[in-house]
Amino acid sequence: MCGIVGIVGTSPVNQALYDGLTVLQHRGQDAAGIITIDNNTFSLRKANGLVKDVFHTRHMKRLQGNIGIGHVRYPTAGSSSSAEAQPFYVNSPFGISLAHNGNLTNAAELKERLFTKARRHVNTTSDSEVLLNILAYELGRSDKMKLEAEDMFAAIEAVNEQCSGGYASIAMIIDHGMLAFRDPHGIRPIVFGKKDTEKGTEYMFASESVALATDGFEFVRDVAPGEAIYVTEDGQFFSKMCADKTTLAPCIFEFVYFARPDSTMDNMSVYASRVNMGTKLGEKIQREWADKEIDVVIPIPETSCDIALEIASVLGLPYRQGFVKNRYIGRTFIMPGQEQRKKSVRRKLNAIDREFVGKNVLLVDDSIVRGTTSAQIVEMAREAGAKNVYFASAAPEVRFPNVYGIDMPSASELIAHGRELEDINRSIGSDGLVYQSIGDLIAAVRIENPEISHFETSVFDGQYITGDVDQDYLNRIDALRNDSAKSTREQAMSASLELHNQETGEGE
Ligand SMILES: O=P(O)(O)OC[C@H]1O[C@H](OP(=O)(O)OP(=O)(O)O)[C@H](O)[C@@H]1O
Ligand SMILES: NC(=O)CC[C@H](N)C(=O)O
Ligand SMILES: [Mg+2]
Repeated sequence: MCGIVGIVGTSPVNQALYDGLTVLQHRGQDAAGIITIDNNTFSLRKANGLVKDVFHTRHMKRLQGNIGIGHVRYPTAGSSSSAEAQPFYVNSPFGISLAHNGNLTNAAELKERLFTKARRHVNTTSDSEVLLNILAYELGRSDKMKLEAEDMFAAIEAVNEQCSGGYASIAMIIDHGMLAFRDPHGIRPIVFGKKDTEKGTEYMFASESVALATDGFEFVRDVAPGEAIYVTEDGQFFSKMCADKTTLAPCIFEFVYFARPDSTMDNMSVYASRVNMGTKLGEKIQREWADKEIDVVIPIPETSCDIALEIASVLGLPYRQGFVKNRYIGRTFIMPGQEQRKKSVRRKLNAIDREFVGKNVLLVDDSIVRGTTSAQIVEMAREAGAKNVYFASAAPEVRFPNVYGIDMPSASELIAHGRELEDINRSIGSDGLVYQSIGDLIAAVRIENPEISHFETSVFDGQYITGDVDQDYLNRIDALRNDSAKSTREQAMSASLELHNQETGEGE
């Protein structure tokens, strides 16, 4: 679930891109990159690491220009090599760079087609570089020296016809401008805003509205599914629907976990949807656990806090922050390997004994995915002296892999896969476990925008909206990307050489 930003400004955009990326850091902690255009030349800095570590003053000084894009990465395809950090760049036609959030489900076929039909070689295993090359190929079909908005939109129509999966993307074309587009199901989020300045109107695109707010841009709206928006270097704005069939089916996991609570996506406040999840789950606990004595409600920081507070209020129980979060440890779920994730839970959360000693505690999390957090937290609650430890998850059982931009490729790594409630309860070691129902989760988010008829909910129900995901595909992805396959590949890669067009290398 990467984070993307793009600004067409009237003055240098480097600092605003940096600031935008820092508030999208929760979407990707592995790599960061910014590319700007000045005097028809790209300047790129990208590397593995957090935003604050990747960009030093010397990089910022060189990222000159009034137009640029940025990316924070959480890999869902390929490897975590810095060669696959984004934005990517191709030199023809014109020079194009691209930042992508999502995951293509047909990247392998597209890569093959690019080679056989267009003699275009993609040197990494990144699906985003494939997306860029498809776009480049389509833009290159015109022999005009200056493309018009219509040419941009024709290229995106062709991209939408060929690409399958989730993609919210921002591209920049030398001597032209910025092109933002969203897949025809609107699986991944992207919004845009504007700012009026003395020199003209500036535009900003971002994965989440919080980035617009941080940079002082007025929120305009979400990019629609299948829509493309083209803003020329001098600030002319064009938009067009570039797909025949579109359905807005945003990923519901954005609301459960990924997005920041202060963001609004597809006219739904993430914060309000989480409060609603708390109301629904609190009511379910009231119905089903009338016989259980609960003394206190304790969230598992950070994402579940708003949900737990509401559950406490529905149940009329005290809410206590019984776990202290180490603010210097990031999100554990998006860390690359299971070993690191496991170690990080203990480093990240620590119990305050007095909130647990002799009490029946209800621990609340937004979701249980691999069970890394819940199993350890239940153990910590017991070590801290809890009498009974009950557990509530604001999302239903996560039973199926995700192929649209969340790195959950392997069903067997999901604690609820093929298991029923009691079995999961035993396995995380709690004295009682309750999950939100899928109906209640959808209702909780939909309250915020009743016009949405569909959400992308594959991790809960195994229904893949793009229609091209069958068991064979899932088996292939599992073999390629399960934790052990990834770690073997990463070890092999650590000793290999990289070939990429990054301008500055290690130690720069
Ligand atoms: O069952 P698991 O595989 O452990 O995944 C689920 C957990 O991971 C996430 O927390 P994370 O630490 O990533 O971030 P947060 O601080 O935003 O809650 C999520 O909020 C759950 O706590
Ligand atoms: N999380 C994402 O959006 C990932 C984007 C892209 N698939 C990558 O792996 O770099
Ligand atoms: Mg969490």
